[in-house]
Amino acid sequence: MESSISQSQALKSLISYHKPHYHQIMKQRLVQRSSPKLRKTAIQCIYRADSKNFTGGIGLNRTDWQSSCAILASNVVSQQPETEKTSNSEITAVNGHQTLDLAPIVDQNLPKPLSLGPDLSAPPMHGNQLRVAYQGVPGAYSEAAAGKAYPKCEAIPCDQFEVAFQAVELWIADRAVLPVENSLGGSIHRNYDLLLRHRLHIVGEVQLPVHHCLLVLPGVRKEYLNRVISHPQALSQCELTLTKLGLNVAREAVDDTAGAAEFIAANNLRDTAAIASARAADLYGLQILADGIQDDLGNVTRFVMLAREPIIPRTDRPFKTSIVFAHDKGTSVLFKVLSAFAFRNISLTKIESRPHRNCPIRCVDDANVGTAKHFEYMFYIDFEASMAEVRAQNALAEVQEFTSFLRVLGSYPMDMTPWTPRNGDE
Ligand SMILES: O=C(O)C(=O)C[C@]1(C(=O)O)C=C[C@@H](O)C=C1
Repeated sequence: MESSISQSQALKSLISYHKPHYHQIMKQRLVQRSSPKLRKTAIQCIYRADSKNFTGGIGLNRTDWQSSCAILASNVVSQQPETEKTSNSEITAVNGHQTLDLAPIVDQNLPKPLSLGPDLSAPPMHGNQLRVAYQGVPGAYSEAAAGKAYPKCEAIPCDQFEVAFQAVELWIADRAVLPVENSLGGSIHRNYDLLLRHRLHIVGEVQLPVHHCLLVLPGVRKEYLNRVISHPQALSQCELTLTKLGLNVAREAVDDTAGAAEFIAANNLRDTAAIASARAADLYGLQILADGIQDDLGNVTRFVMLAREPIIPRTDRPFKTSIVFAHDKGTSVLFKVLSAFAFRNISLTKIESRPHRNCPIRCVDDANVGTAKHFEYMFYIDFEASMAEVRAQNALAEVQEFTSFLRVLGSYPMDMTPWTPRNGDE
């Protein structure tokens, strides 16, 4: 890959990008994942950055961060010659992180046997605990979704969805959790685009009941407020209730719900309320001014879990399959695709179209010759069948005939847990 920055600059950028408070683990992973020469640079950078509290030294922006990830990703699986290996003690001595364990680096380079573990997907690569990257800070609903999908996981906060994807691609995390749809707000479109841009596989889904609270600093009353801040989805999920509460004040969108709560606490804002979870209130020392402010009591967000490798589809429990396809000619393709499922009695649970004119996709023909193609729209479909079922395989074979581009995003167990209202929700 062509790039104007070197691998050691890439490391510097990555390390300084991560805030020390939430990203200690990520920094350690970067050290572990890089080659011995780069590792030395990483250690020096972490040491310098930690001691300067990340304010000085290495300037960087998102573009640097993106290129850094790409460069380091290409370095991730490279083999290390025996003679070049750096000892644990050297790292611990310079960096001061006693828990740094380099043993998994060696393991990660070896092929792993396929496994049918409890979640039917590949086991964690960093010891026993699965690391799950999510967008937001602790107390975000995405963190709760990670906990629901993988109860004993270590949830890793990331400040952008893009970072959560890259954390998995760089082997810093084992899974990423991504909200894709809400029962009130509808599809989270940007995340569909991300699924297409990255090469991760959907390995599971969870439906999370979302119970919003209005959070303020202790002692603040409704009359003091002139602003409500939250994630745009959360703001839209509570719009009617806020109006009913007489809060006709400014709404401001921020990156995540818990981040809004943290912002109020950190800046001692007595004129601002956040829409976030009760857990966020606990974590950031805020008071719940109103509880259950979502416009509908059955407010549920659907999250998908992403991994580097797909899982083995099965037929002994209900599975869902997600696909994306496009066609460059003709208008009847959607009708034909839908009929391929209808004829086989396969139910669709989702259909979504996204404009895609400006972004070409590389398609390969039978001879593996690739051409860039522009498609007007990409279509996303979820259907209720496993890729292990013959009817699903036949339906997809037919879809492939009608379309110029088809990708299976994943075939994964459906979340069948019935929704139980919280006390007082009825
Ligand atoms: O901000 C959060 O807490 C999130 O986890 C994100 C998110 C979303 O993107 O929809 C998740 C669930 C809720 O629907 C509101 C916000």
